[in-house]
Amino acid sequence: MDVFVTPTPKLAGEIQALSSKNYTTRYLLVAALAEGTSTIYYPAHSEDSDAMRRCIRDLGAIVEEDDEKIVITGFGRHPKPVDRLDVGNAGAVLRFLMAIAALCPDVTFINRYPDSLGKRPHDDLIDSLTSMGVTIEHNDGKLPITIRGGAPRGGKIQVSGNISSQFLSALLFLTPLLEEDSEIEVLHDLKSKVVVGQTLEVLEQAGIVIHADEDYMRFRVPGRQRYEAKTYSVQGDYPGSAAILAAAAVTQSDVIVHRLEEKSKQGERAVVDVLKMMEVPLTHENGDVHVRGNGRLKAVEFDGDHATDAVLAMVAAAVFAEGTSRFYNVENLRYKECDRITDYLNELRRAGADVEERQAEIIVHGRPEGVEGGVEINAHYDHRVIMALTVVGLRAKQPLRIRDAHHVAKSYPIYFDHLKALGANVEWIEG
Ligand SMILES: O=C(O)C1=C[C@@H](OP(=O)(O)O)[C@@H](O)[C@H](O)C1
Ligand SMILES: C=C(OP(=O)(O)O)C(=O)O
Repeated sequence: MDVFVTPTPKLAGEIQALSSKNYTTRYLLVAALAEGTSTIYYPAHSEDSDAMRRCIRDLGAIVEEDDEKIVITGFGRHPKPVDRLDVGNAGAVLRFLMAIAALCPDVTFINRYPDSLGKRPHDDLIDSLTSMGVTIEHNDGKLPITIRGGAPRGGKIQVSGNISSQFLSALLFLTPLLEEDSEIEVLHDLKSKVVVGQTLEVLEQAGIVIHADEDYMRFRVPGRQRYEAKTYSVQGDYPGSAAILAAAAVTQSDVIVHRLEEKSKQGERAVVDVLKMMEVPLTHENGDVHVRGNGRLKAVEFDGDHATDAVLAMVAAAVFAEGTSRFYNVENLRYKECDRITDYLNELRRAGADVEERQAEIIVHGRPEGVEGGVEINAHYDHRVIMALTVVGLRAKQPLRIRDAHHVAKSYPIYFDHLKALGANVEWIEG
């Protein structure tokens, strides 16, 4: 399905932020790793969270749900042996479960998205798990991947943090269950460091003890721990909401997004500060972000690694700012659903934006007068490209047609419903 985005000068109304994808996948996992029955209130419903739900069920968790909660009876440290797992296009789900699959005799992760997740590298996690005594077959570090585990060893473990924090998070979920104590050392730089804070927060809630150095480069993990069955409540999602806030920022707007905790550990909450730096009129109080956009924005410089999943939305806002914006330290955007630097900027240019790429930077020469539009956009299987290009389309001179926009469902299936509720002129059309 494609989406047709017709320029819309005004947005107004209130929406509830959808639930956080990253917390939902983590709570589902720790509930599955516990031996009793856990309850997760307000879980996200998206392709990625569904992928985690499907896989933990395949691995032996009992999953029951109604409109507001999921109740999970876990398998503890004994997942059911399965032959294959289908994680869809979900990177975090794949990486976390590659570690947990080390407790299984023989699991193959299939390759259902050869042009997206199928292109992403997992070598760093493969190396760490191999050093722990796990045998892994893989396609040059990529899917399909077969894990022959059984009894992985703890002890001294090294993992590179250069490409993705998900490799480290994966090891943090696995190592508490091992016989030995572990010491995890992160090699090179640790990208998306803030997301590791979310992993540690959830592990602590699940009763797991981890001793982390302040810079998250070294961890001591006691072995033989048990995940406790608990009740969790999922907070609102900043990465998805970032696109809604960017849409409000580039239009004449009066938009409130509820359920965005000021004290959240999600790095993408920085979108609020970045929009403020861009002089977008907004307030953030009691979990409500209220944007009263006037269409005027100032350029900004920002270290995007603090808010990796909101960078594309911020860049879309910067397309209409006065002056040149720079988003730096964003090289690992190249290893996501698509190359979020080259592929994304190609689509922005096609829409009429003036953008430049460096290996680890996105530079945007703002066009407050608007961009031309009137073209078709390739979604590159990437929900965040779809959301960000929609923001651009709202302020283009001619409509944009976004091909295969249904991939937005990876994280935010109701994105276009939310935009429509705010008055945006967006329509699904057969592709
Ligand atoms: O741990 C997680 O749930 C995630 C970590 C981040 O990835 P990287 O660590 O690869 O940057 C983020 O982009 C992704 O959406 C979710
Ligand atoms: C990169 C993302 O997710 P993942 O790495 O889990 O596929 C994302 O949600 O933007």
